[in-house]
Amino acid sequence: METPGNLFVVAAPSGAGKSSLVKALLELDSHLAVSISHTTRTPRGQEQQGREYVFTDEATFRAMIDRGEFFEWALVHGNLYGTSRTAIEDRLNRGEDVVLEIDWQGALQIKKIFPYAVLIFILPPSWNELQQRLQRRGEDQPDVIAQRMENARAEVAQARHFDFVIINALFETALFDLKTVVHSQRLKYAAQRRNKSQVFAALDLI
Ligand SMILES: Nc1ncnc2c1ncn2[C@@H]1O[C@H](COP(=O)(O)OP(=O)(O)OP(=O)(O)O)[C@@H](O)[C@H]1O
Ligand SMILES: Nc1nc2c(ncn2[C@@H]2O[C@H](COP(=O)(O)O)[C@@H](O)[C@H]2O)c(=O)[nH]1
Repeated sequence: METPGNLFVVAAPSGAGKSSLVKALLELDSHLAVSISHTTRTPRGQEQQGREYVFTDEATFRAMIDRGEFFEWALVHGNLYGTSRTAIEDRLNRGEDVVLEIDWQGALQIKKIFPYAVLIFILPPSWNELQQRLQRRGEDQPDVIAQRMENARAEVAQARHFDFVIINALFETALFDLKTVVHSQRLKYAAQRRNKSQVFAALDLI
């Protein structure tokens, strides 16, 4: 059987910059694919069905839960979000690397199913900067921003359960840190599997 691909999980409070960092990482790293989650949230301005998310209604989402179609799911800021099995299973089984951009509850569920998953938590440099990023993004109403800021306190407290914590102050520095984590973990797992060709391949990956 093919060796499974690496699984990276990136979590952060809303507005800390995880989507921006993961998007920039994907542009640099053709060996990595992002999983498209399901959500009951309504699409934001530029979001497209099947690109940022599979947007779905609550009845459909709950039916998927009942059929066991999610590896993980959670209620986040009042909406349901989940990683479907089809979003990552085939790719991992083909030995390819996948990154999940999900909240801390989902991250901990994933670690139970895939103990080799690497959990990365992104922190903003300050509460004030987090609020400003949410406001500057201009996608959410003030009440939604207030709820996300309130939830951020509890989310940040979960960072200690993660394998790596990256502070996203200067974007390029945080991107470098994220690249370094992904690169070093690939080497570590390839070495653990004593797969020489994967070690050499990993050296050329980023
Ligand atoms: N290092 C940074 N410095 C300044 N602004 C940043 C930085 N990183 C990201 N941003 C900006 O902050 C805003 C929030 O970023 P992003 O949408 O990536 O956050 P997120 O963590 O994915 O949020 P959500 O969970 O709500 O999707 C965006 O407008 C983004 O351009
Ligand atoms: N547990 C999961 N959390 C997820 C998933 N997809 C996204 N998320 C998280 O939800 C919040 C809000 O996202 P937004 O797009 O509405 O701003 C954020 O923390 C995401 O990481 C998922 O599949 N499972």
